[in-house]
Amino acid sequence: MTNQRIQAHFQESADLKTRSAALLAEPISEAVQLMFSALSNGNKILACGNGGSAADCQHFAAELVGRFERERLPLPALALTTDTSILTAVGNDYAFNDIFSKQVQAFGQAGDILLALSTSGNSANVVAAVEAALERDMRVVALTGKGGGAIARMLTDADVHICVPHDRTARIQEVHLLTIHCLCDGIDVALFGEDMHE
Ligand SMILES: O=C(CO)[C@@H](O)[C@H](O)[C@H](O)[C@H](O)COP(=O)(O)O
Ligand SMILES: [Zn+2]
Repeated sequence: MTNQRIQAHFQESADLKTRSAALLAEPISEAVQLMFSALSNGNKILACGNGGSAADCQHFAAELVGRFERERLPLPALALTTDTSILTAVGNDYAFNDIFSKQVQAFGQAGDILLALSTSGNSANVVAAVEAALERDMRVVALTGKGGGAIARMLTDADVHICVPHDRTARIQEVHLLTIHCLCDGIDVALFGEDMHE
């Protein structure tokens, strides 16, 4: 692999991040408000996604339950991607499409938030989780790309859609991770103010 090819990856990622900053600042800020207000009301955040997005869910939950950059109380966020007994039982006995929606039905309550990650917006198990969340009067924060797919068409005005303007899965995921860090920082700022990292 040439250095030129590697540099092209960095360049494309950097360019997309710059372009996304302008487009996504507003929906990211709305997502922070939605999440902070849910957490302040004693509600929680459930997160789901496949592959790299599953890792992102766990990354997000770790930073809420543990910490991001500032010392604070643990916040209730749960990745629906980690319990292999639930995932295999539901996948085996029902369908792979149900692995997240069953958990939303089990753990989700009105006022909770579903953080739904799908670069295509079309993964059937994430789509089913969004449907289950909306049925339970939860709000959805969707991180997508490629126009948002089926998920984009399901969201209401009460939900937040953060759609990365790109068609390449890896690039979209790179912006999703940055977005997750913005969400964590936004929640810290809502708790403590903007003293650090202004
Ligand atoms: O990380 C990557 C590709 O960068 C893969 O593991 C990727 O997440 C998987 O193919 C997912 O199944 C893609 O699903 P989605 O983003 O379209 O919902
Ligand atoms: Zn990946």
